[in-house]
Amino acid sequence: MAIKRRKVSVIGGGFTGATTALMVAQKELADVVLVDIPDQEGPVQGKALDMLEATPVEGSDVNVVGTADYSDTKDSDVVVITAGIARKPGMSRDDLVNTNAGIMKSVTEQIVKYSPDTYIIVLTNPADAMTYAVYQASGLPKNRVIGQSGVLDTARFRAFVAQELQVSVEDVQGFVLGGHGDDMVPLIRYSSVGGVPLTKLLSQDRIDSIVERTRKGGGEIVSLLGNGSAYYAPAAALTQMVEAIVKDKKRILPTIAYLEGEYGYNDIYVGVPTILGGDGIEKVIELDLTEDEKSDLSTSVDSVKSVMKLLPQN
Ligand SMILES: NC(=O)C1=CN([C@@H]2O[C@H](COP(=O)(O)OP(=O)(O)OC[C@H]3O[C@@H](n4cnc5c(N)ncnc54)[C@H](O)[C@@H]3O)[C@@H](O)[C@H]2O)C=CC1
Ligand SMILES: O=C([O-])CC(=O)C(=O)O
Repeated sequence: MAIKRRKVSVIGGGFTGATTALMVAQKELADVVLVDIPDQEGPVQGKALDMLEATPVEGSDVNVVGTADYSDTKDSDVVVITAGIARKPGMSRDDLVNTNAGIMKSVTEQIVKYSPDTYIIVLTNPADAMTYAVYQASGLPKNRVIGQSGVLDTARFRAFVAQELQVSVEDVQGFVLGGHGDDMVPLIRYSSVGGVPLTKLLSQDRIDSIVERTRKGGGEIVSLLGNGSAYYAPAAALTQMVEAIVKDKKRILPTIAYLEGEYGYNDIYVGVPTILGGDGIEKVIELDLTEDEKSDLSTSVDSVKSVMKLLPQN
């Protein structure tokens, strides 16, 4: 049988979805199907055609289509969910839970109808609870349903540290644990620059201020944009996760993973370090935490649990 190109579907053709589709196509990772509601079929077809017309310039041999018909997503290797509403200034991510939980259920049913063995990456906020909702609605095993928060949160942290130290972003490593909210837990003990512990390079005051800016990083962009939330960095994060799966890279990345006893938690999706490869979340990595770190993680998990209580079936 001839070898076929990979297929990635992106549900939601708004800011994050369209940007992700473009990045996946530009990196020649897969053919891309961009899906939106029937009301948005024209615009999403237009965006996809525009991206397709960029492929000769990029030298990228992939197809890009826009559609409102889920049968076009048939046999997707990976599906990225960005469908739903985004917050506006003055709102928290958790304010989106009711509307977006309904959207997760309906889009997930359509996704698994046409791609019963796919890997799903969830971006829609509140991301931890929405990943749980997709897991429940999909019936897929836990390794095939993955949420995005940590790659973005860590990228913000790395960008701020690199700017502060005037060094390459590539050399800054970090880890963010916990829910995708203002009480996320950047792990300073596991953060380093070119192998040198961060605490040797920056004062506690500067580290504290970078941690605070990282925690509120989503809100900083929401205030500046005025009518929506971040999309370039979120799309870059999603694209890195798609790449880890379709190329079986076995990257160690923080993702929103289903926990069954790891870190002392059960039946919850929350951000932890994982190995992400050709079989989705292949392993949750358990780090040793200090009492303070455990307590910060517990606060963050409590926030996720309080949002999960608002999901229709809980
Ligand atoms: N987890 C994370 O790190 C991040 C999460 N987000 C979240 O991602 C979501 C999307 O954000 P944006 O793309 O900026 O919003 P957007 O408003 O630009 O796009 C959302 C798109 O979803 C579509 N949509 C709505 N219901 C749908 C359905 N049933 N089926 C298919 N498409 C549907 C809309 O028509 C719209 O085109 C928001 O919930 C936002 O909070 C955004 C950035 C980072
Ligand atoms: O802040 C938001 O609403 C969007 C998001 O999750 C982020 O940019 O981290």
